[in-house]
Amino acid sequence: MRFAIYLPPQASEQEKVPVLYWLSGLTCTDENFMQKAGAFKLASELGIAIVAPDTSPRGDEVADDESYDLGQGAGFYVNATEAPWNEHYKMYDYVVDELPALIQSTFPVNNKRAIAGHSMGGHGALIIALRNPSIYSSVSAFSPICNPMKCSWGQKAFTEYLGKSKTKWKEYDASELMRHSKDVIPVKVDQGESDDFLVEQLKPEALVAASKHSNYPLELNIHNGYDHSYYFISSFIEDHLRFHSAHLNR
Ligand SMILES: N[C@@H](CCC(=O)N[C@@H](CS)C(=O)NCC(=O)O)C(=O)O
Repeated sequence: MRFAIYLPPQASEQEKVPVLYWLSGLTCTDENFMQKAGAFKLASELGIAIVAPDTSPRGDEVADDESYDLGQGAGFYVNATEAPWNEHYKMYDYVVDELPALIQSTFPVNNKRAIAGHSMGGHGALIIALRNPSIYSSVSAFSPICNPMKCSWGQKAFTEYLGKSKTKWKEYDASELMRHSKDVIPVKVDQGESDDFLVEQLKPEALVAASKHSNYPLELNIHNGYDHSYYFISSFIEDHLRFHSAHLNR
């Protein structure tokens, strides 16, 4: 597995810094966010490290599919149970356990963690934080897939990776998880209104309904004229960094 890390100038053995994990979307690698988001200037001021994993396992020995929304580049942050995917596709465990253990034993970081992501990675960030509210101080997402059980990207991936049983799917659906969540952490979501994937794939209205059902506090901002691209992310990444910084440094 490849990952990218940004370390702010404050980071040293004397001053260990908190970490924001960033999960990218379909077709991305560990590089997209690092090259396009424009996050480092403010991260250096706030003293936050940023770790961006790849979006799936990779390699000639690793199962793949011709389509862009399944296989390599499309791990969906689940632990696959179905062949051939279950041999390598354990992105949930990788992001929650294996990668943070490696980061903490290798770099001058403390154990404070936040998580954010975009699209498929927004889905990943939300489900990981909602399932582990004691580990993450806050979660944010740009244009997340809010209800993967009810959209074609999610249904295709979950059928392949998890099989047909919807019980397993619910463990990886942010709207299902929020509907039944009791332990609350701060959640911030930004969504562009001119995003071509908004209606068919992203469905923020499902997350809003879940938050109302369980009284889960949700900050959702809809932005007129913004699309699904990294131009949208780079326009609002500073808001997300300040949001996480406020909770990481509590
Ligand atoms: N079919 C589209 C969907 C892929 C897509 O929009 N990917 C988003 C995440 S869902 C992305 O971040 N692409 C990479 C980039 O813009 O750097 C494509 O292949 O371009």
